[in-house]
Amino acid sequence: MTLKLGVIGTGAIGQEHIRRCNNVLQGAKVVAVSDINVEGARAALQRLNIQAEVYQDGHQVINSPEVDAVLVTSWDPTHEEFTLAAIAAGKPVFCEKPLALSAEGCRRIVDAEIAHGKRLVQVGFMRPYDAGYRALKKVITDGDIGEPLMLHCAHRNQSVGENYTTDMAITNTLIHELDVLRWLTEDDYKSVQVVFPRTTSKSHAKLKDPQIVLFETQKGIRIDVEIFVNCAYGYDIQCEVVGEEGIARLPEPSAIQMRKDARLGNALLTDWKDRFIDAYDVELQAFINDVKAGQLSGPSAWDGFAASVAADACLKAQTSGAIEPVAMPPRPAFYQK
Ligand SMILES: NC(=O)C1=CN([C@@H]2O[C@H](COP(=O)(O)OP(=O)(O)OC[C@H]3O[C@@H](n4cnc5c(N)ncnc54)[C@H](O)[C@@H]3O)[C@@H](O)[C@H]2O)C=CC1
Ligand SMILES: O=C1[C@@H](O)[C@H](O)[C@@H](O)[C@H](O)[C@H]1O
Repeated sequence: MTLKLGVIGTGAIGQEHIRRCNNVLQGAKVVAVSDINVEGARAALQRLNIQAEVYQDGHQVINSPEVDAVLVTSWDPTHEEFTLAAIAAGKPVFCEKPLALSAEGCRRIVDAEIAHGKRLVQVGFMRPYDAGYRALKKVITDGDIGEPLMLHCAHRNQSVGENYTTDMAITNTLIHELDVLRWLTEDDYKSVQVVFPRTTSKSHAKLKDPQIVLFETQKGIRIDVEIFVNCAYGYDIQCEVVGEEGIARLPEPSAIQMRKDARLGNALLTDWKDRFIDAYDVELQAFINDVKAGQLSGPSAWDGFAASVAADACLKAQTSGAIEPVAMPPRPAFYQK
């Protein structure tokens, strides 16, 4: 049986996910899409050479009898509404990160899913599916470097647009580290502080960039994450784990080593599409397989909530400049691993 998918939002990642679901992955096809820019949606399907119903309203996708499961790839502020609507319709939903813009919004989704009685939500946290992060986690769980003491991370984008604001560095970008570092360390955050170095001249008036976020975890691990979204040189994700007996680093993406014109070097990636292309494939194949098996196993609405609890504390720390506590509620039995 082919799983019939509806996709809400046919922009950059929406088109990537439509392409992979139809042309790369097994067992699913896109039968309906929506976008507030309907003409843009039609043009996107034409470019992808894919036939599907086109709607302006995401709720028409969710409620279409032709749609078995939903992918939410529209802008961040729309995720809560569409995910809640998919739950109300009893349809499995893959919601790109962030699940919602606040912990309160994520909690509404958690409560709705628990009331439904069965997991329906997978959040688009793809880094735990990335081969490099999985290799890094194995080093930690195998005890190869001893207990982790410190993590030094960087989340660097080449550039962002005028609509990208200082708070989005937390809710839209750091949200990946807030999820994957919990998974990597099997720990939760205790407190957070945000400091602002000198702002790059490549930023715009509504964005203080870069930022450095400093965490302490419940086990006492100290984590620093540099968020630099106008780094200019490329798309660069770094994660170094300093243990009691050694250091392990996220591997660099494989690239040809060039010797030319008296220079030696490697090309750097410039886009998330390429850096995590395999992880996106794996996470969405897992979603398709799990929906068909009737049991979701990927990043849950609780994972989305937990990341958002930490994000809320980061937003407070952005304005206070103080060390802010992260009050993580206990995981409900419904979401026990
Ligand atoms: N997991 C990852 O690494 C990535 C996740 N994302 C997430 O995916 C989402 C989309 O990001 P991009 O594709 O980069 O943005 P984009 O701006 O390229 O595309 C978003 C699309 O959503 C549409 N849209 C906005 N409101 C809508 C609504 N109410 N109904 C239907 N469509 C609507 C817009 O018209 C646009 O076509 C964001 O939430 C972002 O956080 C984006 C890039 C990478
Ligand atoms: O999720 C993503 C984008 O939405 C976000 O804007 C980027 O900063 C991240 O690197 C990318 O993975």
